[in-house]
Amino acid sequence: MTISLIGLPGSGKTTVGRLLSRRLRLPFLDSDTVIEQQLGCSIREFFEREGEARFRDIEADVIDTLTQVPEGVLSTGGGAVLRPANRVNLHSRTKVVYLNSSPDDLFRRLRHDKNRPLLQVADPLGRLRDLYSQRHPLYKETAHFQVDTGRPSVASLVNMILMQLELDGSVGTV
Ligand SMILES: Nc1ncnc2c1ncn2[C@@H]1O[C@H](COP(=O)(O)OP(=O)(O)OP(=O)(O)O)[C@@H](O)[C@H]1O
Ligand SMILES: O=C(O)C1=C[C@@H](O)[C@@H](O)[C@H](O)C1
Ligand SMILES: [Mg+2]
Repeated sequence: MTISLIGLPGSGKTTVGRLLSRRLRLPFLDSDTVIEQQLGCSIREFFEREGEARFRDIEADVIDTLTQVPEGVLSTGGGAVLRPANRVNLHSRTKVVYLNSSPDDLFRRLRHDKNRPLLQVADPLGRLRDLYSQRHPLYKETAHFQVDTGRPSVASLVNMILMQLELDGSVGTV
């Protein structure tokens, strides 16, 4: 069984996913990293040069491939739920966990970050609020369960996710 993590930029998909993969002794897959390897440049550069639609086409191919890996932990890009085909592939082929973070928490975490192209705007907090209202329903629709990332540390979040996965039989006792 592959476990996928979805959520807004900065919700912790990469950080939580890496630790979860270690705990489960499963390979760690990060769709943004795979895309950057394929492109040979950063996602930010590609976005600037070719635009978002071209990026989403490549992302859809990568999600299609990675959701067919039989066992792993897959961290997705924040916008992976935008395409209906990605939502179907993620939900039907993997166990999907939504890392639900409030725009204010994310703003605090990402204020100084220059690598998230969607947040390089005059009002990043407003942008995060818009992204949240647009995407929260899509994340909920795609996920099998959600965890709220407000206060817990990364290690506690991983324990909470492991408990859920054990309860529903997706993984054995870790
Ligand atoms: N639960 C948490 N508590 C505090 N800080 C966290 C938590 N989860 C992640 N972080 C920090 O927030 C930042 C963003 O995390 P991360 O890169 O894992 O997010 P992401 O969801 O993969 O983002 P993206 O969609 O842009 O790839 C990192 O600096 C990370 O250390
Ligand atoms: O939220 C988004 O739309 C994105 C998030 C990142 O993970 C990258 O996949 C890319 O920067 C787009
Ligand atoms: Mg990430």
